Amino acid sequence: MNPAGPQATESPLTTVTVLPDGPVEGEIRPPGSKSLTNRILLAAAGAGKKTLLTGALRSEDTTVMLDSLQQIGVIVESSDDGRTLQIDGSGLTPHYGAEPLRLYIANSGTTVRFLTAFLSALGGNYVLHGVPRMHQRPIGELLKAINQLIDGTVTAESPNGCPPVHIQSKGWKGGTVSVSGDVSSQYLSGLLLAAPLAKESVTIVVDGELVSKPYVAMTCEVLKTCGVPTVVSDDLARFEIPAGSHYDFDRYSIEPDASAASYFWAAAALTGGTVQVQGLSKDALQGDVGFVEVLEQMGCNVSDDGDSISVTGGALQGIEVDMNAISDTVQTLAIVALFASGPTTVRGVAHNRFKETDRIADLACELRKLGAEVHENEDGLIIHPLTAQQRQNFAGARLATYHDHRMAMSLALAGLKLPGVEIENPSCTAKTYPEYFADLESLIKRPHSWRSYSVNAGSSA
Ligand SMILES: O=C(O)C1=C[C@@H](OP(=O)(O)O)[C@@H](O)[C@H](O)C1
Ligand SMILES: C=C(OP(=O)(O)O)C(=O)O
Repeated sequence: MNPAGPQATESPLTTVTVLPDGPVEGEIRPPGSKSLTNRILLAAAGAGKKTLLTGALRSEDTTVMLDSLQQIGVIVESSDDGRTLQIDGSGLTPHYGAEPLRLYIANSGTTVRFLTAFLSALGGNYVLHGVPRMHQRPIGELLKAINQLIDGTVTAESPNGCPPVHIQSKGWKGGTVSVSGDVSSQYLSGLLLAAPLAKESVTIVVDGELVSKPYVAMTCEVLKTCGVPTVVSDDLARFEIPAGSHYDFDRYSIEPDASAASYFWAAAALTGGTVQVQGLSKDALQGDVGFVEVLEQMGCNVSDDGDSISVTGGALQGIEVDMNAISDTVQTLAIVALFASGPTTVRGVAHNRFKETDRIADLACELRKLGAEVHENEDGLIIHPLTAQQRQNFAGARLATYHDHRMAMSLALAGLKLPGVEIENPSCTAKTYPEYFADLESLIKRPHSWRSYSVNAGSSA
């Protein structure tokens, strides 16, 4: 163990081109779940003692969470690969300085929403700020909810109701609060994760529709496993965290990231190969394992042996699918849809417009650069597959990634089918998966293959 953990490695790549190379075959274990890592880090900070986390994700999104916690007294020791962390929450200390403590949260939605709730419940003065896109991502409804519970105030710096966020708090009193969940489930998860720090019991009622439900179920499971008794209604509309609750656990083993796994399953689907993703089953805490059911509906073969899920590609047909619960996999599906027979309609993902980028409009724009006919709806897209002639005449395309890791990871898969798909700024995968291209290459590179990716160091991304 060492206190610093792994050093961030600067990728020299400005573009990457994945080249067609026949069926993708092999086994892979993606890094730890971003969603679980950031939840467990908060729980460990709140536990007030030493806890051991294994299988953690070390990436930009978890580093900004870790760095923030360290600035309020949490001590972190890391294995060299960053995947085993010892977290000592005994030094957790609210910051009550004359000047607020400024915490940088990059473009991590989980970090800004969970920390805003957690720090306001802990007490102190803070400013949470990030990259320009983070300052366009909504948080106003969470602030409104926190202001019903807090002894103090939380405010957005600008009238758009987005970060930077200012917190001035003497902690949460507790009580009953309503929160809207139609833009992001992270508001509700943030309130739930912070509730054990409140002086009195906290009751949370969801106002209207709730998107991304499996993430809320995940939060409830984390609370339970980490010692916090929570009463949850079956429809995930009402939650009660009793007074006197506190985090209490010794160790936690984090599942591999299921959203990251979607790219490897899609690689098998696209190429007619078989990819086994280790460490996940359909019983995983992450709803995104449900992506394999979407692939199954399209014609793939899926098998779950309890500790791994394998996908084998077959003849792909287009489908109609509501992806509200698994919205981080829409971009992955979009690439598969280009090579199916018949159009694919994705519905229920209006919330995808508020993520790292507008994942409906910007996705449609990049798919069109590949030649696809795409119809954009308010809450999704209709994607028409490429015709045989379009594929034959394809002369290459350079695709933008909008600083969105999932844009880079998914669009690159088109290169498995079409020669000359260039991906700009591939190092944006560092948000959740710094080693993505190396891992993808390990699956597609076979002894007699030609290059699986090329580096154009001189181009401007
Ligand atoms: O709670 C979480 O860990 C997450 C919830 C989802 O966000 P929304 O609830 O905003 O859809 C998801 O897109 C994000 O990557 C992680
Ligand atoms: C939407 C995502 O992240 P976040 O909201 O946590 O920034 C994501 O990882 O796809």
